[in-house]
Amino acid sequence: MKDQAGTRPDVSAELGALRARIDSIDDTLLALISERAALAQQVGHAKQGERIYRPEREAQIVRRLRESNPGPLSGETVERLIREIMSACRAVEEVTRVAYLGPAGTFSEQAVHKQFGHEVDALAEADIDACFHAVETGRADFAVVPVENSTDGAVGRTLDLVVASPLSICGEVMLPIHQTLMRKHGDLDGIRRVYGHAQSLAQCQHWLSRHLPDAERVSVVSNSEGARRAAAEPVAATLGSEAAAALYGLSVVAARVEDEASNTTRFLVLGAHDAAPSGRDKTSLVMGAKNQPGAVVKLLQPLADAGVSMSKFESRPARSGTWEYLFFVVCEGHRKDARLAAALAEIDSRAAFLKILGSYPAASA
Ligand SMILES: O=C(O)C(=O)C[C@]1(C(=O)O)C=C[C@@H](O)C=C1
Repeated sequence: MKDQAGTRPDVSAELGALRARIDSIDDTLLALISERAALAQQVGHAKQGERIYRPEREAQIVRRLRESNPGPLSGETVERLIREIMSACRAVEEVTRVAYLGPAGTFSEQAVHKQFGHEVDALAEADIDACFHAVETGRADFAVVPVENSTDGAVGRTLDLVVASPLSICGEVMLPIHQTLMRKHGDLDGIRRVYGHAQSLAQCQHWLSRHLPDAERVSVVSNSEGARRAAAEPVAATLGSEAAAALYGLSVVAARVEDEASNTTRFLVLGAHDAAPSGRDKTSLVMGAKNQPGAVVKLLQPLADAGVSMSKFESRPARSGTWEYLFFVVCEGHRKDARLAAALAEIDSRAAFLKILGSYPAASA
């Protein structure tokens, strides 16, 4: 015999018992989360006007819980949950305002929520320059901007701005990027135009050549702008995040159309200060070499001598118009670590120009 919901009585008794235990756990969870929020509020008062957002403390909490995670939830899920709880606790202290490359529905917006959770004022800006400007003028507390993609390389505008800006890097966010092809109605048939941000188009070029060889590719300022246009043009489709499909009333034609399955974008979090040491940090710097043979090697030698690993080395024109270059380096460690501090002092004495862009917690793998 089955009950009204079509469940056998013994199954429904077992379900009822399990759900009663889940209810009781939810009560305990809510009581504990409320207690945690009240403690965060006290921490906020104890800080007496000091900065509320502490990226190093949040990174330590995330790492500790990922390490002690008993399962069955994945490490990523545990991180997402605890970051959301910290977001809510932080908001009882003060709501954090975060500028990002808008409009809504961009991967940058996803990066904001991955780092800061959803209890933030996420401010959509027109371009990367405006994100920097928002923090520099005090309209936002932080900016989240893309700096490099694993398929398509560096975001030059971010690198240029970070050299001149008084802001410091206080965090990094690694976001797996899955591109979705979407349009108003229909499948691949009849698509004559594909919109997308230049980076998105570049990340999907082989897929597009294979599946839509005759469609025109049109680069737009953001994937959300592409979604807005595709919503109005029956023969057009756009690349972008799956979130944009729901936001702009489009249907998904094909998911995960990026050429590299591990396609990831690294974002920087910029604020008025960098972060205190968290135990597993990175330091970003930019330097200019004197125009002499072997100058770049001499600049990097102190890092090698100190046994400091470098995770990134990127050169970029110094924009002086004279074939001079700036070298961007990301190395392991915090600028306050004795070994790295000594190496940086040595580089400073050798370089034509050195700027430490900030030390910050390394993102989880
Ligand atoms: O420990 C602090 O300084 C807090 O404000 C608490 C807390 C948290 O929820 O754990 C919240 C915000 C900070 O960014 C770091 C941690």
